[in-house]
Amino acid sequence: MKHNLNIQPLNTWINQAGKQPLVISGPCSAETEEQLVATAHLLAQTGKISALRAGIWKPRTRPGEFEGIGSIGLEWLKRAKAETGLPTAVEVATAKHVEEALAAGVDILWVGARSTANPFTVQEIADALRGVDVPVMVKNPVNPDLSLWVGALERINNAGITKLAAIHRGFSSYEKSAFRNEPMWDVAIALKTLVPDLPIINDPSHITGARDLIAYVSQKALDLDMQGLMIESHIDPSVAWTDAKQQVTPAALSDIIDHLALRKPEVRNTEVNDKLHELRNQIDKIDDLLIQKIAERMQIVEKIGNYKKDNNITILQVNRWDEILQKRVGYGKALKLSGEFTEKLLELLHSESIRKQTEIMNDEAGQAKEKLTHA
Ligand SMILES: C=C(O[C@@H]1C=C(C(=O)O)C=C[C@H]1O)C(=O)O
Repeated sequence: MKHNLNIQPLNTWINQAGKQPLVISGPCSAETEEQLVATAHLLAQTGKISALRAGIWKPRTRPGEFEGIGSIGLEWLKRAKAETGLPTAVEVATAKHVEEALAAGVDILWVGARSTANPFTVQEIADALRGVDVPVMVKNPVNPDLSLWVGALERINNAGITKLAAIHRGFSSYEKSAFRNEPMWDVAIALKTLVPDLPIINDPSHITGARDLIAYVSQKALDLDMQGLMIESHIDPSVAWTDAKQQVTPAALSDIIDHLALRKPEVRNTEVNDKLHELRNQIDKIDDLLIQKIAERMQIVEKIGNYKKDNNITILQVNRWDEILQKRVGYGKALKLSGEFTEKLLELLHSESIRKQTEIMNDEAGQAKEKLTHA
């Protein structure tokens, strides 16, 4: 299913000339004029950066932390831009931020993850953008809700902003993991599937929260055909006022970029394309067989459901289900399938089997309710 947004291609609003891939970089927070301008110069000297980012209004989870230097930072950004020629980007969270940033000549605005999660805030920002021709990037909401992300993009787009991109910065989770914010790549893939023309920029700094993982996540983002990277950098990350662990020096950033492998969605080589085509034909045949076999399995489930109904036997049979899980996961492992994958696949089959049998067991009212909950 496709979703239509009125969007201009990325290269109409950000100059990527000679720079592969597209990278936006700069400090998490503008701290002092010297820190920002010096970082900007070092970034510009790498010749690998398309825009300079800096947070000047910082939404912080807990009170008492540094909440951004505020409007004075806009003056520093102006100077950094005048001296380096780099376009500038800041986060905006209120109509006032939008007005001030535009008045200061900021080139690109972005909406942060906490703001995207709040439609009132997004609408306020969208209303402040009406009649303005400025590029806007929308970070994913903190929770993995694709509709909320698309909704925010729609609100900005409906205000007339066509220079639009999404930023994938990962999602909050209660459980501790190697990442600061779980990438949940599937959500970004779903967005790309839904709105193929929308550029997606990955933010490995906020996903990882740790500079050592930035290269790995950046490579994965590019391999998922994302259009660019937003990576935080600081002239001296060890003394950064915010997010010190995830910032890199401009030199380290340059090194990360140099080691990224650039792959294209398509190549023009006929031999390569023929081989891909042949392999995809094999996959198509196997997928057809899989669907056929799943349908056959479901027909047997139906028979079991009817038999259970006639003999008053419960639908769920924990021991049988457990036996299936153990055996098939083991079998899968022997065939080099990960246990986690086989388990997920079986769970999907089992829950559909339970649903089907519930349909068979229940009266019409029950069936209608089941249908509603699965609609
Ligand atoms: C099909 C049955 O009902 C349920 C579904 C199962 C399945 O789809 O394999 C297994 C056990 C039961 O929880 C059954 O009892 O065999």
